[in-house]
Amino acid sequence: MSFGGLSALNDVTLTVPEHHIVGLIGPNGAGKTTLFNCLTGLYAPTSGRVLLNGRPLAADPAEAARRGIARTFQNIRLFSEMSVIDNVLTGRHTRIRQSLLSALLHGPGYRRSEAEAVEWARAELAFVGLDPEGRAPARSLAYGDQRRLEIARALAGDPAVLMLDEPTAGMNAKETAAVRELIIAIRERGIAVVVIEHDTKFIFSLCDHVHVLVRGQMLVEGPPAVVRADQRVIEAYLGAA
Ligand SMILES: Nc1ncnc2c1ncn2[C@@H]1O[C@H](COP(=O)(O)OP(=O)(O)OP(=O)(O)O)[C@@H](O)[C@H]1O
Repeated sequence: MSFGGLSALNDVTLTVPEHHIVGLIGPNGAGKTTLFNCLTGLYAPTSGRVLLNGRPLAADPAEAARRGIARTFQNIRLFSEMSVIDNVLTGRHTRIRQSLLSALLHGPGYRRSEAEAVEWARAELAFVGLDPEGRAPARSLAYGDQRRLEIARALAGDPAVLMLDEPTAGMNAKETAAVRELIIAIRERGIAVVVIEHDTKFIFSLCDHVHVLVRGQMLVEGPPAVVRADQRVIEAYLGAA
């Protein structure tokens, strides 16, 4: 992926096997978020391809969502004035197919699918540890709960792959531990997870596989124990000293 003359990602390959938790680490500006943007259809890579279950994925975030790629952002992006449950419903609606006529008329098919969507949204809120009724506006939630809400919204689209961009940023140790448990529970549902984090302890203790991106290139990848011990990672990522 190039931006004008800047090569933000160069010859990068990332594979996400089913049921895996894949970690992506690297110094500031390494290209981690750019890679997420390419994988979720937000950016069209300058060259190269994104495949999901072997089929190419177009550079279209709506298609990525429909095909089962969900994500959260580094900075919280909620509809802050909307209720908590309505935020989750926006995630669910990527999966609901209704004719415009049925929606306008509020016909029985529409009402049934809306009722199912609400049930699904409540279940996702409970799953991430929030009040399933979710009547309060999103902005009234504490910071850590807003991050959980973003995860609930992403899960509401019933994804095959969930991509989390710094899910524990700004959290204390207790909140971070809770997110760790949540990610493990998400994997147990059969969803593959890709997670960007600066907290290497978090990544090495959680992930099945870790990729280290440095200046737009994949420096090392492998199981946490191998990556952690790699001299190039220690030097490039943590500093030679
Ligand atoms: N839309 C864009 N236009 C121009 N340059 C961009 C754009 N998006 C990212 N870049 C550049 O690409 C490089 C990689 O940025 P990116 O945000 O992906 O890094 P990162 O590893 O996610 O960093 P951080 O850990 O600080 O979030 C940086 O040099 C950045 O300035």
